Amino acid sequence: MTPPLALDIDGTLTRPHGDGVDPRVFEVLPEWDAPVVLTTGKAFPYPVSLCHFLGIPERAVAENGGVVLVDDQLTYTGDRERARSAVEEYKSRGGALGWGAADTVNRWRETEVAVHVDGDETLLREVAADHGLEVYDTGYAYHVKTPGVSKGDGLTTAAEVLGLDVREFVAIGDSENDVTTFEVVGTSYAVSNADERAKESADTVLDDAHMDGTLAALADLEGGQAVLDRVESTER
Ligand SMILES: O=C(O)COP(=O)(O)O
Ligand SMILES: [Mg+2]
Repeated sequence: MTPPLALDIDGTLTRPHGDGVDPRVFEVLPEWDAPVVLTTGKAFPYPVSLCHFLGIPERAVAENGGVVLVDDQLTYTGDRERARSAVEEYKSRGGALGWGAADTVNRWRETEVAVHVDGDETLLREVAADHGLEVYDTGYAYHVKTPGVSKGDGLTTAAEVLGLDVREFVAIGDSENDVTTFEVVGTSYAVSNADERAKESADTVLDDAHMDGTLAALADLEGGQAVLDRVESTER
């Protein structure tokens, strides 16, 4: 049986240098013969939009597990107000969010706050700790979030809604926010560009980076090579 997938976005489905989704995502994911859940630190609308434009069911664990949407069932966890007040203090002490006036990174974020990687990490961590919050460093942003909220718990909720055992999932990811996903699934892969925490907790560290690594992992899975062959033959 082709396994269901839990796929991180940034660093895993993207092109190198953080410049957008790899176009092969649009060929392969709509053809996958099992549920695909996007498990991301990005704000809720981003994975929903990606599902929408991929033409696949809207299945997302967003905001590091703060929001889960699967087959029209929506679950929220996390204390957004606490994250907001921590970030207000961070700003009042000279820290910057770093996203510009429109701040599309946080504008629709519902359960946590993200700060640009150029932000003052030391100050942010200090303020977050004072507010009883934790900080994830994904390599793409610092996420100020409620302790205990995790992609792994979010995926467990998603699996329950789908009527699946979370251990049936295969996860692919690249950073510390994927560790909890790797802990709950049956099989996990870190792409070669992954950080040390992700690499340590993955069952397999791939030789290839970004989408090249992800495709290599998919080719390894039952039914995966068949999907990749099918996509390639349609292209010809
Ligand atoms: O939003 C981020 O910082 C990273 O997003 P990701 O979890 O999809 O890699
Ligand atoms: Mg990532």
